[in-house]
This record gives sequence, structure tokens and C-alpha cells, in this order.
Amino acid sequence: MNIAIGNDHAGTSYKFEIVKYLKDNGIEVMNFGTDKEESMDYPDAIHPVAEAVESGKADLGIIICGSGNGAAMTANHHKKIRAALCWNDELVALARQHNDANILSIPARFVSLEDSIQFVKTFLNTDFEGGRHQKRIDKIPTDNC
Ligand SMILES: O=C(CO)[C@H](O)[C@H](O)[C@H](O)COP(=O)(O)O
Repeated sequence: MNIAIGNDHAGTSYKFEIVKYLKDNGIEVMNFGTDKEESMDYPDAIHPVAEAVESGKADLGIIICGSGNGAAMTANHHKKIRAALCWNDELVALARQHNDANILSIPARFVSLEDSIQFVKTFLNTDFEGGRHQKRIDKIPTDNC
């Protein structure tokens, strides 16, 4: 499995721990985020994650900023991206099961590091249920309206 990850300055410390968790579990990581704590603009780190997932170079993406909102908004501008902002584990599971989310957005300033690692585990180990949910996902792109 290959994961694209991106973060702004608010997500740097969590990114390092998440990357460690992923690599310790034999998962390849493409790091598009900043490795510094200096202020930077989250779209510069998030668009490359979305492009990697869209192109199939990455299987899934993980994006991290302070609130998770700017990162999710940026990623969701990409046609094939369904980025889910999640702050508890049940939301992560539902994002996979019902929404086939292909990017997880973590709000680093509002969840613990321990919880964020659990979110990653759930995100990578939960399958899309398909069925009625596929029909709904197919209606999300505006070119299908
Ligand atoms: O979602 C965000 C922006 O919508 C992120 O939380 C950013 O990390 C946040 O805006 C950064 O704020 P800062 O005051 O510039 O550190």
C-alpha cells in the first residue's frame, strides 16, 4: 500500500508520528507536507496529495492541518477526491464504509496524537460497503447534475 501525506505547520509533529506508524507497518509513504513548524499555506501541501491519489500514484491520502477544514476544502476541489474531515473514530469508519473517502483530513489542533493514529488505522482497515452508497457517491460530481 502507498499513502500520500500532506500537512501545514499545524500538522508537522503529528505527520512525523503518523509516518512512523505507517512505515513501521510496511506502508510506503509519499510526503508532500512541510517538515518544519514555520508558517506555510496548506494548499501548497494538499494539492500534491490530491493529485497523487487522483492519478493512482497513491492508494489513499492523509492530510493534516489545524482544523482540518482548509485541507479538506482544498482536496475536495479535485474531481476524484472524497476527503473526509474526521474528529472521532466512528466518523472515520463511516467515511470509508458509506462515502468511500479516499483522503482522511485530521484536525491536529482538536484531536490527540493517540486518537489521530487510531484514525489512520481505522481509515486503512475499513472497506467501502458499496450498494446504495455507490449510487449516492456517483451523484456527487457536479457534472452529473
Ligand atoms: O484549516 C486550516 C485553515 O483553514 C488550518 O487549521 C490551518 O492550519 C490554520 O489556519 C493555521 O493557522 P495559523 O494561525 O496560521 O497557524
